[in-house]
Amino acid sequence: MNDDQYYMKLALDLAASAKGKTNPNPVVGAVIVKDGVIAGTGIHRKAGEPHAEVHAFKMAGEYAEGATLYVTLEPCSHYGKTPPCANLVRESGVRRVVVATQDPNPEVAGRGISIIKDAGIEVEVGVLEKEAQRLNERFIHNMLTDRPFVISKYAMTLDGKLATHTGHSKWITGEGSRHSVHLLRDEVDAILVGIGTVLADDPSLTTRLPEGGGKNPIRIILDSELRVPLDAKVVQVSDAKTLIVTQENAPADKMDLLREKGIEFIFVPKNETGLNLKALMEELYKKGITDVLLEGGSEVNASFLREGLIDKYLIYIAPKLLGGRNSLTPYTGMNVDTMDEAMDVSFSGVETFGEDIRITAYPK
Ligand SMILES: Nc1nc(O)c(N)c(N[C@@H]2O[C@H](COP(=O)(O)O)[C@@H](O)[C@H]2O)n1
Ligand SMILES: [Zn+2]
Repeated sequence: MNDDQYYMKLALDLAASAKGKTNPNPVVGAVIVKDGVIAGTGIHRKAGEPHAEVHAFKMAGEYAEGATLYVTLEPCSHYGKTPPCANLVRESGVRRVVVATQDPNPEVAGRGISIIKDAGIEVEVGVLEKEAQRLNERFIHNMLTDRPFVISKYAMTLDGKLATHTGHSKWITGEGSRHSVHLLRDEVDAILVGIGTVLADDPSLTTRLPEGGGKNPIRIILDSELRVPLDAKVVQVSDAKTLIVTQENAPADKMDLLREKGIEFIFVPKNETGLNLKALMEELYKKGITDVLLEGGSEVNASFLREGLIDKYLIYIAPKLLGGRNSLTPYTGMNVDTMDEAMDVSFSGVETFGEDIRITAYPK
């Protein structure tokens, strides 16, 4: 790793600390280095607040003269909620600017880099570009598609089961559950479930985040026939904004009762496969929702998959074997008819072979 990569990695790590906090803006980190010494650092903390570069220059003061600026996203060139950073960079006295990746925002899109280059400052673009684009995959997707970034998340047992034959699931335990139910949600604007999850009274829909942190994302419920019970927990517990997606002709009196509970509605047309999800995504983006975590089990995931609307998969594999009707439990070859309880195993390693992964596990 050369010096440029070293300082850009630091800027990326700084940027990542604000993941989920800057929506709809990107996460951005900036590091100013003078004579091999870090003179200033900065991150973008929240939309509407100063950009990462502003904080870094404030910290560096006169040490910016003749220094190098490392920034994970092209300095902006437009007046959004804050003035253009490219002008600040131009006047800062820095000798060199290293940018991880260009800003796809049509308001910027290379203009920030041109302003800096036209001032005679040396600019290098593309250091750790892939890492920077992965870090801002949600923002880049928004800029390129005007739609929310959709994350499909599901949990399964080692033998690929999502639930017992009675439909009981909840296989992720411990750290996996904490990450999947709390920490992931802390980074997204909204979670989306089908009405089935609400009817199953899934407690995780009204789970408050662990003490000391995080946000309860907006709860989006697909409910084309407006079957949601008035006494459902998601209606009664208002620790998060709840949006119900249904059809325009849903029963007005029931909607009024739900509105009294703070429920908001989004109306989308229904086609042969169900609610028009593409239309829904466009509506959600107009409401400022920049990413959505699908928490609605296989039904919801399958419907988004069919529409080609999933942008990322997060698959949690629990160290359990479920077996199930006429399935083989891999490690014994035993033919298992049905099983209500999962058998515990312990993972001993995950390796990749080209495109394939291999998990090694042992019965406990
Ligand atoms: N280079 C850079 N550093 C930051 O810290 C940023 N937040 C951005 N964001 C870019 O500017 C747009 C937002 O501008 P305002 O915060 O509204 O002024 C955002 O869409 C990005 O293009 N860039
Ligand atoms: Zn800026």
